[in-house]
Amino acid sequence: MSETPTTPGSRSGRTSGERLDDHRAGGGADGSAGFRSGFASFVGRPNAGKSTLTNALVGSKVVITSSKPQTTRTVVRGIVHRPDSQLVLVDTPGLHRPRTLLGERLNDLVKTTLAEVDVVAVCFPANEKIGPGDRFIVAEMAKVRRTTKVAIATKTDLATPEQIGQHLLDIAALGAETGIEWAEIVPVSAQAGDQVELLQDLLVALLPTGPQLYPDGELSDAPEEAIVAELIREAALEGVRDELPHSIAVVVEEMGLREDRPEDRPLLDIHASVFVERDSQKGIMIGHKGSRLRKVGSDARVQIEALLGTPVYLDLRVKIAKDWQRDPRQLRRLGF
Ligand SMILES: Nc1nc2c(ncn2[C@@H]2O[C@H](COP(=O)(O)OP(=O)(O)OP(=O)(O)O)[C@@H](O)[C@H]2O)c(=O)[nH]1
Repeated sequence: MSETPTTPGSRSGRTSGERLDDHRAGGGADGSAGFRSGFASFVGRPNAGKSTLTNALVGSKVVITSSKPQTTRTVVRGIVHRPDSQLVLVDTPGLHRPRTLLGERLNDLVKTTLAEVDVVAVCFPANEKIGPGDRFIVAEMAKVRRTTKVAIATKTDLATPEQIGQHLLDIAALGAETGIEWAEIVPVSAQAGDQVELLQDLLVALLPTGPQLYPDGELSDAPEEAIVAELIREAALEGVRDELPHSIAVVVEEMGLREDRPEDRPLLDIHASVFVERDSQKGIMIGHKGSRLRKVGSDARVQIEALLGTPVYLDLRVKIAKDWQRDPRQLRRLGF
């Protein structure tokens, strides 16, 4: 919204090219010694529970979650504020073997992020065995030497105590195999809220001493447009199958308070484009007589209104960006 500009640089004094730790100059938020601050990033195979865990730690819905794998594309930070510390969570896209140009860019982004954060935590869902996808990620992590590494067994509510025990042993063995020394191995359930607070304590303890990096109460430094686009994409993903989830990209074209409205009855106009790659996908997205698009619009609107606290008029257009995942020019246009 126009009256609350949100650019990462303006909030923290940091521009995207700088190292994340350049602004650490010792001392606490209020000059007190012992205050800790820093950045942590969750990695893990698609659907490992990274976004859900970020939300549970921050205590608010700041990144989208979805049952479709690989739906996280933008780096959105959630910020945990505590009297003794500030933990900034950098939510990365799932690290995976690149198959398209988009995949390669995402992996580059992930690797750069890993080298810049203080702690990288890899999520292994407790209800699934460790597999080749996990091994690939851990091998990539092992190359990033400086960063402290933590292992998290996620979704423990879906596993028996015996399974969890074996899972923790497997994680320890994988560390030994790859030469990674886990600073912690922590079982959690973000859904049930089990051990989330403990995880917060453990992550904070691994941060260096440093000043508060963001103002009190700020939960995320993603521009509002980016969060709104993610909420629309989340709604658009509902119920779609096969390769279509990966073909959807959302761009907010315009967002602003409507003029001539009484002060106590504001209305936020949002015009957004939903991009797909092919004509057939456009048909699916729109649905019979526009029914599906209307549902996507009203679902997204409810989420956006809840997030921003303002009534919203949402105008959605479906457009085709042919094979955008493989086209560098289109990728740039769509913000990748
Ligand atoms: N039962 C249970 N389900 C969970 C838990 N954490 C996440 N889930 C579910 O697992 C699915 C994937 O969770 P996400 O948080 O979106 O996973 P992600 O790792 O961010 O996924 P990508 O964006 O694909 O990388 C969703 O359906 C979540 O509701 C948990 O602690 N318990």
